Amino acid sequence: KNFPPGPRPLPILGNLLQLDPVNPLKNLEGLKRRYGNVFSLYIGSRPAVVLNGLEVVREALVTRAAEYAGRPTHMMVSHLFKGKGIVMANYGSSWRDHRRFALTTLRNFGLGKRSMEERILEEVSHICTELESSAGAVSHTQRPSGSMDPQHLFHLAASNIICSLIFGERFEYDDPVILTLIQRLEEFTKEAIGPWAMLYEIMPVLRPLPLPFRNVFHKFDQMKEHIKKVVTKHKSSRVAGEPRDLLDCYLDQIDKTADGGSTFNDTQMVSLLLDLFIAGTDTTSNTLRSAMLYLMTNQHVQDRCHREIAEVLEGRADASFEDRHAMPYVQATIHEAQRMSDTVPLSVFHTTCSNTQIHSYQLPQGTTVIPNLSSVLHEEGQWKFPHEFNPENFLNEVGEFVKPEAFLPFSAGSRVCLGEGLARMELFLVLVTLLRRYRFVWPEDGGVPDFSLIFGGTQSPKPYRLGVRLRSSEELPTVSTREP
Ligand code: HEM
Repeated sequence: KNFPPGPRPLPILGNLLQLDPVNPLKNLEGLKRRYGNVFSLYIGSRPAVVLNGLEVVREALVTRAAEYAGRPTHMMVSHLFKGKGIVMANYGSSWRDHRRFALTTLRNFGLGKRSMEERILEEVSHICTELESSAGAVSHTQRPSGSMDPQHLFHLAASNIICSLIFGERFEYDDPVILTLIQRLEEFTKEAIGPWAMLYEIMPVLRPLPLPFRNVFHKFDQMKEHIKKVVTKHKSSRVAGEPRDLLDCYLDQIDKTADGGSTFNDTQMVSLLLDLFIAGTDTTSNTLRSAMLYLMTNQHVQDRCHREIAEVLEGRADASFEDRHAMPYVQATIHEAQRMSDTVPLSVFHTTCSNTQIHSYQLPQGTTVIPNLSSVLHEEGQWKFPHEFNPENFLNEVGEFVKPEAFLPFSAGSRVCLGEGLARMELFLVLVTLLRRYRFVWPEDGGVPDFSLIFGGTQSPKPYRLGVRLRSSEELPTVSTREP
C-alpha cells in the first residue's frame, strides 16, 4: 500500500527490458522524469526503490539512517561475500564491530610511525618514475612527447597504497602476482553487477549451470586464495602486540577477544581484507583516470593548478595533505573531477531494516533501495554547471573553496564510504605531485576525447593515452628520494 509508483513489470523479468544493460543510468533519468524522485522498479520479481536527487537521498540515508542501513541478501555480490566483512554485511553487531575496527586502525596507522601520508607519497614517487620511463616524458621543449595508457599504472598505485596499509607491502609494477590480481579485480567489478549477474539473481534455476556468471565466483575465489596465502605468511612472521599493518592488528584483536562472544575470526578477517582491497582500488584509480582526462583537455585549469601548487610548495620537496587549505583552486578542481568521474553511480544497494517511509510513500522492511548518487552529482539547481567540467562549481564569488551539499560521491549516513579520508588524501597527494612536475597533453594521434563512462559497480572512462611532458627545469621541484 502506498508503494512508490513505477513502470508495470513483466512476469519473471520485471522491468529489466526497460533498462539498457550497457548503461541503465539514462533509463533511470527517464523514469525519474516520468514518476518523480522516488520510483519503483522490478528487478526480476523483486521490487526496488530508486532514490534520486539530494533531498530524498539525504532523507533516507541521513535523516532515517538506521532504517535504511541494511544490505540486500539476494544479489550475486551478497552470495559472494556471504554477508561477511563490511561492504555487504547486514546492519548488525558484526558490521558495526568491523567498521569501527577498520576506521580506528586506518586512523591509527595515519598517526603511526609510517604515516598514511608517507605511504602515499612513496607510491607517488614510483608513479613518477614509471611515467618518466614508460611514457618517456621529456622536456616540454622537445618533441614528440611520450604517451601511455594510465589504466594499469593508476590501478597498481591505488592497490599498492591499500596493500601497504593492510598487508604492509607494496608490489613492483611488473610483479605477476599483483598484475593478475588487478586484472581479476577490474573484470570482477564490472561483471559482478553486469547482465549475467542479473540473470543469476532473477532465475535461481540457472545457478547450477556452467554459465558465464560462474567466472565471477571463480575470480572471487582466486582473490580470496591470494589473501589467505598472505594471512598464512603473516601469521608465521608476526610478533603479537607489535602490529606492522591492519592484518597484524586484526590478529591481535582475535587474540584479545578469544574468550568467546566476539565477531572477530579468521573468516571475517579474510572478507574484511578483500573488502578493503576491492573497495579501495578501482574506485580511487578510476577517479584518477577521469581526473587526468579532464585535466588533459582543459589546459587552462591545469596551468592555474600548477601555478597555485608551485606558489604554495615553493622550495619544498613534497606536498602535505594540510596544504589543501592553501590551495582553493586545486581543491575545487579535484572535487570537480571527482563529481564528473561519478565513480560509484548507484552507490552500494541498501535495504530497509524496518517498515519505513520516504516522501509520502511507505516502504516495507527488506525493500531494496538504490541511491542514485549520479543523479545528485548532476542535479539541476544544486550546481552552477551541472553537466560540464568546471571547477567554478566549487568556488564562491571571491574564489574560496566551498563544497555544495550535493557533493555525495562517497554516499552519506551510517554506511558512508569507510575509505573517504584515505581516498581524499590519495587524490590530493597524487594529483598535486603530478601537476607540479608534469604537463599532461592530449596526444596528437589520440583522436577525439571521449568523456562517456563505462557503466559498472564502479564506472571508468574509456581507455585513452596520456601525453606526459616534464615541466621546464625552473618550474620543477627537487624530488625527494624515498626509502621503499
Ligand atoms: C574515490 C574513491 C572512492 C569512492 C568514490 C567510494 C565510494 C563509496 C560508496 C558510494 C560507498 C557506498 C556507501 C553506501 O552504501 O551508501 C562506499 C562504501 C565503502 N567504501 Fe568506498 N569509495 C572510495 C574509496 C574507498 C577506499 C580507498 C576504501 C578503502 C579503505 C573504501 C572502502 C569502502 C568500504 C569498506 C565501504 C563499505 C562501507 C559500509 O558498508 O559500511 N572506499 N564507497
